[in-house]
Order: sequence, then structure tokens, then C-alpha cells
Amino acid sequence: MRARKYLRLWKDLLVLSWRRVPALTAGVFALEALSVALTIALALLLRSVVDGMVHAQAQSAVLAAVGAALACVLTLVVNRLHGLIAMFLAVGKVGPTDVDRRVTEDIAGIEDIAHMELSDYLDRVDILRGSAWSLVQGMWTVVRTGFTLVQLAISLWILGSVDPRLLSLLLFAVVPVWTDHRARRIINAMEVGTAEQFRLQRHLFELATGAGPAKELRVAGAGPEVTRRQRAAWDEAMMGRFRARLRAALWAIGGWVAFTIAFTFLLGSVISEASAGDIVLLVTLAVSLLQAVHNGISQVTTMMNAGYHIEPYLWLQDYVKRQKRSGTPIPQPAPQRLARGIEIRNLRYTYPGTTRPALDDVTVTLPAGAMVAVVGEHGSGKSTLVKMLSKFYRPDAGAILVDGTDLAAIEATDWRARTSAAFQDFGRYPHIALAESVALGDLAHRDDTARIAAAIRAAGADDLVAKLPDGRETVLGRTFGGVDLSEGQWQKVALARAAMRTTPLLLVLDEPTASLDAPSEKAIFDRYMAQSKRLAESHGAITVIISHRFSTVSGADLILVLDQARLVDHGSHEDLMTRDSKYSELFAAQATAYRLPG
Ligand SMILES: Nc1ncnc2c1ncn2[C@@H]1O[C@H](COP(=O)(O)OP(=O)(O)OP(=O)(O)O)[C@@H](O)[C@H]1O
Repeated sequence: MRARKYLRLWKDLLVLSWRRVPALTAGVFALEALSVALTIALALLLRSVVDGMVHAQAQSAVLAAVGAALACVLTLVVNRLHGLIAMFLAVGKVGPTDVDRRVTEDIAGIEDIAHMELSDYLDRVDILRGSAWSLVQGMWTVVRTGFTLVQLAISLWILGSVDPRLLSLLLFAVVPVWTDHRARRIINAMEVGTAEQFRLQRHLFELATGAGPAKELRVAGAGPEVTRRQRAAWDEAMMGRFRARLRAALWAIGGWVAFTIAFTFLLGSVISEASAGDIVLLVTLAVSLLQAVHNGISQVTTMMNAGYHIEPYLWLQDYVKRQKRSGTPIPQPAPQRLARGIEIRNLRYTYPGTTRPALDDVTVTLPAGAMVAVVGEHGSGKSTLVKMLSKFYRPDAGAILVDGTDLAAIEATDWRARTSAAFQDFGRYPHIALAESVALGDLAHRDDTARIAAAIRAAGADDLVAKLPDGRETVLGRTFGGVDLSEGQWQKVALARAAMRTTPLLLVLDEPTASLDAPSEKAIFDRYMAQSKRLAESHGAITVIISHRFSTVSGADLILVLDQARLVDHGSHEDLMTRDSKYSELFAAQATAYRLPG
């Protein structure tokens, strides 16, 4: 089963290579065949040289010598060309462009984002990152191994014709192949086993050296501790690797020692019964046989090495297939407008790798056209709820019904096209101009400058644009030589992105003003209130806003109060304030702290 999958993958890659670079692909095959022919020809020509000399046939000896010299020169040329074409051009052209693209398309093709939190997935993607060339190289190694086997078979046939005992060399050759295989397996298991430690140490390294966390680490004096942990993670991973490599090396050396002893013994026993020409042929072929076995072994090793990349690649393909299969067979389009609203029914969700649900048995209806606020303490499940409304995760239990249709049955891309969102952990995209960054909110309208300008205005980012050296065309972020922004300014760009879509059914604002000053916050909220009303009137859109500032949510039509993954209360501000609710408790606490009017 596994072998069949490997063969199918190699066949796919060969077909891909043929389609993409047919001349180079044919060239590699031709060079491989030529290389085998030259090796055998050289051995036979050398025998003719010696036999010609022994039997005083000068002319045939000279001719054979010229042929042998030509074969040597050609072998050198073929080897050079092979290295250039096979490894540099064929692998380089197909690997990064086609295979890497397949991997990113596969990953992007998964509807939800739950896999991005699975360590299983992360470990494998870590291995696959930038290693597409290795998959293609693996395929070419298989082709090369095929030609090596042909060379081996011809060499053995000629050796057998001199003395059949020499055929037993093949049996001895199996020993180092097997021990090398074992060694590779030990190394593969170790690579996967230590991937998490390496990811951890890389993360800690970035933490210790990155500009972002530098301030916090210095103030807290946590730098040495982060460095200590990074070193510990590195040492543990390296020690694991060292031990595995040592064991692997012992296996490999053992196999080679056994083979060399057998080879020497066999040569010694047949050399006395052969003619002078045969002896030259035998030695030449034995050397080439040894070379072929050695090549075969290193090719098998490379193939095993490719297995290290093939396994995660196949796992990812299977995973993508399973995910796609588990979706709705015939997804439905999102409605044009919301008539009733979104019904959340007994919703439960637990993040992969955790045991406590982030949302548990949440039931509530968000009426069409409503402005809904979600409040609750940190970690109560607010962001999880809006991410589920955006169809990023599949519920463990319960459902989200959009005008009566299960969200799970609605085409994800269609639903996302009708969703506008500014998330708490918004993206920065520090390599493109501000206008382009805003246009990412709705790529279909990326050239609509009027819409981009309106989105910037809606997010209150006009002032920011006025201050930038090239206005909307200013490249943002220091990483690529652009202008860096403050946290609040980045957040305004994210908000502008969320304002690009003019007809969303769902507008999600997860702490949209957390990094903004009070006047900006007030102005933006007033604008969002107005926008929310406009969207509600035109197509029944629902706005869901998460905020820790109670003064801003009190105007919402419906307030959801989450506490430890559960919905503990819901209603309007007035409703909730008249009751002895978690909301009134939190509101009172904040009012005392900020002297809010009740
Ligand atoms: N990617 C994740 N993997 C595992 N657990 C997570 C993940 N994201 C959130 N959680 C956990 O789920 C629970 C709810 O998190 P969520 O982010 O929804 O809370 P929140 O109310 O939005 O918090 P905050 O106000 O701090 O943003 C928390 O216990 C959190 O630790």
C-alpha cells in the first residue's frame, strides 16, 4: 500500500517533469543510459587492449586503447552534464515552482483553520517547508537506481561468464544495503521525534532576538531565562540527533566491513584461474560493480531521505482529502440577505490538543439586522465564538443556522465573501503599500480606488494616510524598507480592510479599538454604529462586536455575556442592568474603575 503510494507519487512527479521540461527530462534519461553503456564498454575495451598485447595484435590493441580513452573522456563529460541537468535544471525547475505550489494550494484548500493548531500538522509542515526539491530529487534517484540496476545486471552477467562464483558478490552486497536502510530509518525517526524541540528552540530564539518582544523581555528581565530555555531545547534536540546518528553510523559501518571482507576473499580465489585479459576485465568490472553497489546504496539512502519528506507530503495529501470529504457534498450558496438571522444551537467547541471546551452548550439567536456585542472576561470564549461564526472551526456539537440553513452546509468561500472581519490578532502584511493592504479586504475590488478611499475613511485612517510620505502608496513595515506604524495605526489599516466589503451579511469586529486612543475609539464606534444600521437596513446584516469597554457596547441591540465557555446571560443593556446578572456585576466593576455613567 505504502509502496504503491510512493510509486504513484514518483510517477506523478515524472509526468510533471516531462510536461514542464520535456527536453531536460529526456536528456537525463539519455545521459543515464549513456553512462551505463560507457562503463561496460570501458571494461570490455580494456580487456581487448590486454588480449591484443598478449597475442601480439598491435592494431586491435591500439584501436581498443583509443576506444577506451574516448570512453573515459565521454564518461567525464556525461557525469558533468548529468550533475548540471538532473540536479540543477530538472529538480530546480520543477521542485520549487510546481511541487511547492501544490503544497501551498493543498493547505489553502482546507476550509477551516483547526489544523493550524494541531502539532501533528505543524511538525509535518515544518519538514515540508522549502523541501519540494527533495521530493523531485527522490524521483530522479529512483530513475537513477533503475539504471544502476541495469548496470549491475550486465556487470554480473559478464563476471558470471568469467567465473560463476563471482555472482555471489550480489548476495554480499545486500548486507550494506540493509544496514544502510536501517541507519536511515533510525535517522528519520529521530528527525520527526525532535522536530517539536527544534520548533520550540527556533521560537525561543526569535523571541530572544526579535524586535517585537525585546522591550517586554528587557523590562521583565526575562532575557536570560528565555536564552536558557532556548539552549536547553537545542541541547536536548541535538543530543537526540547525535545519539541517533551514532547508532546509524555503527549500523552502516558494520555492513560495509562485512561486504569488503567477502569481496576481497572472492577476488583472491578466482584470480589465479583467469587469462590476462579476463583479469583486467574482472578488476575493472569489479571496481565498477563496487561503484554501482555504492551508488545503489547511496541512492537508496537518498530515497530514504526523500521518504523523510515524502511521508509528510503524503500525510498532508491524505489529510486534505479527508477534510474535503468530510465537508458537505453539495454546499449551498450564502443567502443574498438575512431574513431571520443566525441561530446558535447548543454549540460546543474544544481546540485540538486541549480538553476543556472553549465554547460549551451556547444557544442564542442573533436577529437579522442586529448589532450584537459579546462581553466576558479574558478566555471566556468570545473570539472563539466569532471565529466559529466565520466558519473557521467545525463545531464538536450543536450547529449555527443561517436563516435556518446549517452554516456547515454553506459554501465556505461564499460565506467568507459575505463576511467582513477585523480580528484581534490582525495581519500586518509588511511588504505592500497601504492601499494594497486595505484592498486585501476584498480582492475583487482591488482596483476600485473610490472604494479603498471610502474604507480608509470608515476606519478613521485619513489622518494616518495624510502623514505618510507617499500617502496611500506608502509601503508599510520596516522589514522591507517601508514605513513602520504604531500598534493603533496598524489596527486602523486592519479596520479599513474590514470596511472594503460593502454588502457583508456578517460584520465581525473583535476588539476593533483595543489599540486606539479614546477619541479615535469613540469616532470609530459612532461610524460602525451608523454602518451597522445601513447594512442592517439594506440586507439584514448582523454586526458582532467584541469589546472590553462597556461604554461602547451599551448601545448594542443584544449583548451576550460569556463566562468560562458558557453563555450566562443575554439581552439589551437595560435588560441586563435591571437584573442581578454577570453583566451588571462586570459593568459595575468597570464603572467604579472608570466612573462610567450607569
Ligand atoms: N488556538 C487555541 N488553541 C488552544 N486553546 C485556545 C486557542 N485559542 C483559544 N484557546 C483557549 O480557548 C479559550 C477561549 O479563548 P478565546 O480566545 O475565545 O477567549 P476570549 O474571551 O476571546 O479571550 P480574550 O478576551 O483574552 O481575547 C481560552 O481558554 C483559551 O486559552
